[in-house]
Amino acid sequence: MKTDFRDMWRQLNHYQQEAVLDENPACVVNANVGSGKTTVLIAKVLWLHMEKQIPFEDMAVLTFTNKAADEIIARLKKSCEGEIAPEQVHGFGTFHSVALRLLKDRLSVETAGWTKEFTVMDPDEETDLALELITSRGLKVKYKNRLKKRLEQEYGAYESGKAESRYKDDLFALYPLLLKEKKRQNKMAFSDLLRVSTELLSPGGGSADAEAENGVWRPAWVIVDEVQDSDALQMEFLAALLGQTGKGEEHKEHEEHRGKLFAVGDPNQVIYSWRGTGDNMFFLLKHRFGARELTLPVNYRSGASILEAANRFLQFGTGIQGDRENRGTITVKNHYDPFQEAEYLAERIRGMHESGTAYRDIAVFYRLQRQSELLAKVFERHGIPYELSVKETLKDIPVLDWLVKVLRFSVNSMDEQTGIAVLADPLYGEKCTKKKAGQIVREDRRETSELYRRMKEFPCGVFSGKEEEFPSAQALFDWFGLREALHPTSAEYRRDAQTALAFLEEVCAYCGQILEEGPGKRYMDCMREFINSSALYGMKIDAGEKNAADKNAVDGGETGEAPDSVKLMTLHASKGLEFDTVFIIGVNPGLIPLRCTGFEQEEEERRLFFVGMTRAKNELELSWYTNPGEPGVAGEYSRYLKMIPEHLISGETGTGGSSEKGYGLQQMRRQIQENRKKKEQPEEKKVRVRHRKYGEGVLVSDDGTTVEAEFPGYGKKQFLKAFGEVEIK
Ligand SMILES: Nc1ncnc2c1ncn2[C@@H]1O[C@H](COP(=O)(O)OP(=O)(O)OP(=O)(O)O)[C@@H](O)[C@H]1O
Repeated sequence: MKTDFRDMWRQLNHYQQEAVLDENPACVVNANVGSGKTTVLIAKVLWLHMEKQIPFEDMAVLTFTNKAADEIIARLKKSCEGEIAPEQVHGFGTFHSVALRLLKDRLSVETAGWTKEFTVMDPDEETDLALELITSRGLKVKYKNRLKKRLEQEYGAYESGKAESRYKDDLFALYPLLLKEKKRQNKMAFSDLLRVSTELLSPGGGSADAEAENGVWRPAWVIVDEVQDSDALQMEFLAALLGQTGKGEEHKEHEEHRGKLFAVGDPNQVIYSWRGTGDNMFFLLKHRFGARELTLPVNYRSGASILEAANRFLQFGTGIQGDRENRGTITVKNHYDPFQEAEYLAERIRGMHESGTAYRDIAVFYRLQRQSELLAKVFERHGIPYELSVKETLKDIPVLDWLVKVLRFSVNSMDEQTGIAVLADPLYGEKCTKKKAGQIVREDRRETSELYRRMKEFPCGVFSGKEEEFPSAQALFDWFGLREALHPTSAEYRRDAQTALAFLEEVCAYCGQILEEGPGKRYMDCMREFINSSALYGMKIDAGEKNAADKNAVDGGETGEAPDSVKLMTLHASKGLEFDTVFIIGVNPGLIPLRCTGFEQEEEERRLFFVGMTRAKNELELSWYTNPGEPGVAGEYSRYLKMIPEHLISGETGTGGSSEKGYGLQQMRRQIQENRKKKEQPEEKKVRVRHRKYGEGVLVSDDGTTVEAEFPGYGKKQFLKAFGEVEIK
């Protein structure tokens, strides 16, 4: 059943309605956390579409993550009659994905020096290419270990015509060489996607004729989510989409521009400044586009206690107003170490579930991805269904890293750098020296390398006959001679071959879907699209993402709800989400906050904690360890816990049991002392053991025949002593 837009409209408060109805040439909504930014953004798109008859095709809706764009499209599909075809939402996506689509389908990328067949480079690949150029051209560039950052940071100065780089070296000579090389190899780095599309979209960037010829796309509305996270390049892209010329010029001189800008964001949630965002984005945007500023002050998500605590971490604005009657609870807990904490969480979550809370309403946040490993093991052992948000890239799996390069070179044989990397890989394929690989690729020596010939001639020879029918995964596997290339005598062969085949099946399924959605596309275009999008977003690799206990998770099925599992994620990944109950673990100095090198970084850590806290609707539980077991992490509570007024921290959490007490500062101090004592006593007596699979553990008993030991994440295990599986230290 479709959601009636009028119902949605009635639920909006007057601040939200004003934002939806605003038709100024530019408007930025500087909104509080949880005040309905996403709700307003979706209502705005629907209002424009339904009330103002602006087709989706005439809107650019730019988000910070692909997931956010997918969610917006899913919400529109629920609200609109009829199907929404992919071409209709061509302009919906992340800045980079929309730029890529424009370059592929709507802009004459040839005028900038690339062909339509260009591929997207992996972020590290550009640095490797730059390093190769430095060596081959004998350039003197300082701080090569920071080259990636230097290339990003100093580009602005180079482009503005500054004569010398910051360290007075050859960095500025490197930029044009690098650009030339990328054009020669027909590939673009992420930043090129934005830069080149900005250039081609700008009325001043291409000739008026070219613009007319190519029908440059000028959306009637440019709508931006999480605008606080944009950087300078993204701002230029916005200006170009809006048809504004000349950097730094003010809107008044260019009133002829067609597009209107509507952006929502929250400066208190800037958590990516290391990527080039500044917390002054609102001011910059407002000035640049002459934007009207609106606010959304009311938070609808969290209970009053949680908001009052969150207000202590607010850096901009006068405070968050709440709307909920329920105050919510904040609990602070101390655990001896991460293992005990994981055991506690598993039991606690099981208890909550038994009392009627769905697993999907619970989330556990941590500062560093590696903290999830222990949690995952313990949850698995306890049969708690969980979903781990990991941003694994294909690069993390050597055989896929190599195979993607094989495909990348096959769809863009101008990409010498990748061709050489395939042939000179130390694990797979020909394993030639770099020098020999360079000769084969540069001199097109097909007779010397069968793999090179197959990549170069791809896709000719793969098709069984009908051009429109895609080859199977097995046909691709055979065409590239992967049986030999993956080295059947290697210990990893079986696993590698299975992984490669499963990956090729994904490729075939993706290409098949693109063809179905857009008949008329060629096989190579589909494959290139797959390669480019996997470079841009990484690929979701299933292995290890869902646990065996997921069999307990009830699939959302027809309701479209996510499967019923607890979400485990970093604080960064929690942005934009909300849960009934949130656990933030490891609130110890050195983790939350991480060790900071400066004031700005400290401010950002604080904002990150703020983002985490404000995901909770009803219950927020913060915990810290006496014995974190990590170098650089102090066994004491973080100053962030001290910033929360004691009266907001609740006592009994209601689930009973002596360990369920909430903690005021006094109690915390007492608990530290008790935990320290605990640590001092049994630790001295502990006999450490080691097992090949379970790692380090503690001896529980040894009767001469059987050994019992306890391993973090696995619990107690018994072994026959005669087998010598356990090493007693
Ligand atoms: N007018 C309203 N009345 C009642 N609930 C609302 C209203 N507007 C938004 N909400 C609810 O408030 C919660 C937060 O909304 P939303 O996620 O849109 O906020 P946000 O500003 O995007 O959050 P964040 O700052 O975390 O990104 C959601 O559960 C949403 O359904």
